Amino acid sequence: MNWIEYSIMINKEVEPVVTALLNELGANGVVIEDSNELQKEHEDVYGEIYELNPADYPEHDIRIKCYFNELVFTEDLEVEIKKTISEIDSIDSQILSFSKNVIKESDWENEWKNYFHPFKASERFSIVPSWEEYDNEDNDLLIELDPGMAFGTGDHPTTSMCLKHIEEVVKPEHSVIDVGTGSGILSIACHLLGVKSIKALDLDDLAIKVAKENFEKNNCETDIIAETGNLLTEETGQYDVIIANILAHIIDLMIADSYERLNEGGYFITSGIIEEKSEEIIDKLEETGYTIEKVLKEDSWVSIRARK
Ligand SMILES: C[S@@+](CC[C@H](N)C(=O)[O-])C[C@H]1O[C@@H](n2cnc3c(N)ncnc32)[C@H](O)[C@@H]1O
Repeated sequence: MNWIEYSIMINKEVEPVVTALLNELGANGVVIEDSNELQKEHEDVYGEIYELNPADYPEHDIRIKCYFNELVFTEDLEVEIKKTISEIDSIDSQILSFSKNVIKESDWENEWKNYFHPFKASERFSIVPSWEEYDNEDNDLLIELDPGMAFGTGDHPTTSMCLKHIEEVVKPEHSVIDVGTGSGILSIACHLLGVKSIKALDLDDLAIKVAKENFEKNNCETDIIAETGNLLTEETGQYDVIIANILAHIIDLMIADSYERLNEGGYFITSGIIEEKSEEIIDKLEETGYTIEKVLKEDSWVSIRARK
């Protein structure tokens, strides 16, 4: 099976909205190529400077590449993507453009390797692609990953903000459910902190397959239950920590269930919320009974830690 790589040139301000829309429209992976990245110095976690290939970045503004299974990417879907994105309020129509490319399944793994290097994602966690050698001088907790077609390499702010909450509050005796696990990165982080009871859920079969492969790489496949599931609708267990890095309107749907499924004093760690929606989510969390413990913001994305 092949993949359609759909590239969209946009102005920087609309990146979170466009990413959210593409996820909603069923993109299986989104890569953000920011022309500003080429101006920065890139250092990996053991101090080596690595070069980015200018050919991988646009000369100006932002290029978003998103990936769809070729069977899903119909003409109607393409029309819908174009229409939805061109109707965004602050989109710059002078910059907006679309292009399409077919990627053979066999080339996919190499595509990722161009983008993915070891890096420190938070105070305690470093992410190491499974094909890279790594010398862990800082004694970080290492998450070994091969993201494949699932979201969650740790370099997206929505994921790294979750890692920051996790390292601050998660304790070995907690029971954790990771809703929308994607690559499994957040469940692996909890395992590295000594958590014994972890359940990882995703709506997408492919994400569960990738998550299971990543659990094996991190030697925790027997300690984490990984299954498909839709939010907390089928859940009957009680948890100390519920994590969900999805999108504001989907998180909204699980606020009441999360409160019910949490033990007293438990944490609801949410992310994937664009700034414009954060007040709405905070209000709803408070109305449900939660106390807002910490709010992190990065690149117009918001991550909220609420406590029961
Ligand atoms: C932004 S990714 C997060 C991946 C990873 N947890 C991270 O933090 O990097 C969101 C994930 O939520 C999953 N998802 C979306 N809607 C869902 C739902 N209703 N129930 C369960 N998972 C869902 C998607 O398939 C995707 O893997």
